[in-house]
Amino acid sequence: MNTLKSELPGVRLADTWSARPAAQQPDWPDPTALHNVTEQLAAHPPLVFSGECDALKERLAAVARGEAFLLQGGDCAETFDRNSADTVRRKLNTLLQMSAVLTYAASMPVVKVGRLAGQYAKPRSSPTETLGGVTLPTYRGDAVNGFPFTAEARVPDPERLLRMYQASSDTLDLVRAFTKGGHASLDQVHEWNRDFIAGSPLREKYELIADAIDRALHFMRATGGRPEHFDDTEFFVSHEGLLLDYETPLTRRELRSGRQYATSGHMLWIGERTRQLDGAHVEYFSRVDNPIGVKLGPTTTPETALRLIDRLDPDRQPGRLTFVIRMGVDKIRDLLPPLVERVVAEGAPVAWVTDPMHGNTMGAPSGHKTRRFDDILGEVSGFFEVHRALGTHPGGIHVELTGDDVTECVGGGHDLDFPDLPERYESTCDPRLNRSQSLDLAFMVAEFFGTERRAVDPAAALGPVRRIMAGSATPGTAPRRVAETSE
Ligand SMILES: O=C[C@H](O)[C@H](O)COP(=O)(O)O
Ligand SMILES: C=C(OP(=O)(O)O)C(=O)O
Ligand SMILES: [Mn+2]
Repeated sequence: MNTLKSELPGVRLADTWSARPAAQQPDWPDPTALHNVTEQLAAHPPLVFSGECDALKERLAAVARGEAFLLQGGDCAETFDRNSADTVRRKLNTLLQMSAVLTYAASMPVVKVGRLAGQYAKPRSSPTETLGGVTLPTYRGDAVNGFPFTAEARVPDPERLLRMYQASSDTLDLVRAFTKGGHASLDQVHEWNRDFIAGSPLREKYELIADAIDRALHFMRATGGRPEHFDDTEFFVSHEGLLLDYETPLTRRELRSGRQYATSGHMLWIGERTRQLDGAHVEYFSRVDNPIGVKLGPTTTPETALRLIDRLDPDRQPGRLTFVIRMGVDKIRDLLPPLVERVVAEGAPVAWVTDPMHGNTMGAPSGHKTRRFDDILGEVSGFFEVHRALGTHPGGIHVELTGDDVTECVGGGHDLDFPDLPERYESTCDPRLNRSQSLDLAFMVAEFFGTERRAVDPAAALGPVRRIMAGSATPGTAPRRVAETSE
């Protein structure tokens, strides 16, 4: 058993996870270089604080109780050279805009959590990648190796963990400044949404919601409310807790309570490829007090879900555990109900969230990884439908998005098509919704609310976009879905 640095002098923390098998870890070539880096990380200040993590846990407890909705989003993979102030601001603005629409539609608080300030490591389907007859290790995120397809770039370099810390710290500073520093009032955010609507082919449909929000803002002001409330909005950060060589030295004991926290982000989640019950990740997550998520893909059985709950939330603490469901549009309606039924029968207070991205990845004819907007919306629709039918709470959405006008997913109000993908494909891993597709999603998901406790009619929900996008990617020419395999 290794020991960890503690903020309490003389107190050594038990590392019970390093001895267990850890999937998807880099093959660092030089153990001494790695050791030097982890020692430095252990001496760095925490990026987030226990009180903030506890506050998020309380907000997520409200999600689990059906009293709040989670909006979690950001890049699949942040990169060191694309975390400029402008990029981060646009991402935040997009999330704030989505949140304004969803808050109105859900009539409940929206808990805002970025996939940012730490989303630098990627699990991969295959350890190698072959291009033009050359086989190299896969890119595993800027925290591990370089994206360029050269042997040199693909060598894992532990110094990158220090850059990840610095980049996360910089992003977090920006996030704190933007969300606490009078960056945007609710009126302002609503104005941005008005601008988006004005340029959208779906403007007539969206104006109904925007007009209703106008009236709500007037009512709010008339009754003494403060739409400038967004000046000081709560915003949290999250990432996949994949690299244990990064997370372990940033795990600290809270002085007052003696509780242990991952201090690299407010919320961390375990990915679909690293949720082995006996593995190092589940063990690590069981030892920190942060609110945590677990991705659940189509192979998840109800028994596995229950065993994960026993390992990760033995005290059945509301807000502690969020299940992020990523089944795929064709499977969600069949696979989610037995999971929800068993977990509810067990009395476990998990929050249920949909990730409609990772079960819907496919290859475009150009070779780009992409996702259809309709599939993404269709999976969210299925998620709502299942929860409405069971009387449980569809607690939120977890999406890969950016505030930039990239061309990575097809469909949406502007009807991007396969030939558009090369124009501005910037993701180093999975395809993200661009700004307007993200807002399309928010306005369309808004329609799923107000159908309290009855099944959503997915055909009706998809109808408008299907009609407007008629002529886009026809089923007969659908490219194959990228097979998901585990290492
Ligand atoms: O973001 C999730 C995974 O890291 C990603 O989907 C894996 O992609 P791959 O199948 O190309 O390895
Ligand atoms: C790796 C990811 O997803 P999953 O673990 O669900 O495949 C991700 O969220 O980028
Ligand atoms: Mn991804």
